[in-house]
Amino acid sequence: MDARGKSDTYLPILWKITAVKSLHTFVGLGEVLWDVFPTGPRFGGAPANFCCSVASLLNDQAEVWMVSAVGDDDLGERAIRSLQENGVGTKYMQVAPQATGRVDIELDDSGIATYEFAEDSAWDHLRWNPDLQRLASRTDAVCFGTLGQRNEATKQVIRRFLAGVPETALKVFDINLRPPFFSDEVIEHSLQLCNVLKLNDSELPVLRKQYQLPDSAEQAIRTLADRFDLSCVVYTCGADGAACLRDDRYTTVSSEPVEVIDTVGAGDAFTAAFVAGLLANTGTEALLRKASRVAAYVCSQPGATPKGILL
Ligand SMILES: Nc1ncnc2c1ncn2[C@@H]1O[C@H](COP(=O)(O)OP(=O)(O)O)[C@@H](O)[C@H]1O
Ligand SMILES: O=C(O)C(=O)C[C@H](O)[C@H](O)COP(=O)(O)O
Repeated sequence: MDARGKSDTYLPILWKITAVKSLHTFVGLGEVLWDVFPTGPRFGGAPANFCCSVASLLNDQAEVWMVSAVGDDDLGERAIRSLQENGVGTKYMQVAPQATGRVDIELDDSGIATYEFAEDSAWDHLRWNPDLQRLASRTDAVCFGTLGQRNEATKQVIRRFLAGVPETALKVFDINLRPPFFSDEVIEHSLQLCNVLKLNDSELPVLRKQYQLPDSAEQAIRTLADRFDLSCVVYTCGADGAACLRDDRYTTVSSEPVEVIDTVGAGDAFTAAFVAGLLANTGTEALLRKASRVAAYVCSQPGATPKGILL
């Protein structure tokens, strides 16, 4: 620890992406839910975590909107409040007859989670409307995953939204495989729809099997990028670092050493920082390092959307 104390370890969390010139529009599409830890519920859902982290990092330099649904219940009200407190716009949030989503989380000794999702939740029942078309047409970056597509209604809204974004938009597929809620079809279709892919080291083997990819992670990622015309692939390996294929260059970084409380939301925060940096044209190595610091901070705090990231 240096003379200035431990908190300086996380000074990079103060990082703002100053290169963002105009107000970019970021959208999270899919699940809003409560992560129910043994210690109690915390706000979550991968695209919602993405939104909260982007809003925290970019503050008033971005518009951030969550597109999902909550139930007409207490957890729904609290979810909307959580989004708003994190600086995420809720104008496109819907209310569905089903209960607000939740997932029971168990943590192993390393703070790594296993998930048991409630069936048929409000976020499974998104409905299309003309406001979503207008939002899509001015979106700069949108993040979606596989879980949000487990039910037909929300799957169709996600696909329609992606079809409506500008050519230049970043369509970020954070694959977030949550057994049994994914299929070869959802993976294949999503890979065709996205131009940026985020996956981790337990998800790559699933794609390796589906597409007979080479054993080397770099070669597997290059093969995927070629096959699906991806402009960027982000590959995270927990404590063992992260890599990115961008402009035909494969760059790796190590992870920040950190005392882990739980790793829930670390990947979403990583994706958020990375995508914000991509839109700001930040160089790849700086981008990976900053994303790793943000993700390490999330690991050091309970839950997926800790307050400190707001600094
Ligand atoms: N134990 C850890 N120590 C330090 N950083 C970590 C740790 N676990 C995760 N991270 C950070 O979070 C990022 C995403 O974590 P990872 O587990 O690979 O993805 P996901 O959360 O999507 O499953 C990693 O690349 C790393 O920067
Ligand atoms: O929506 C989901 O898929 C969930 O499991 C809810 C969790 O809040 C995050 O997804 C955690 O995501 P990671 O960043 O991968 O740890």
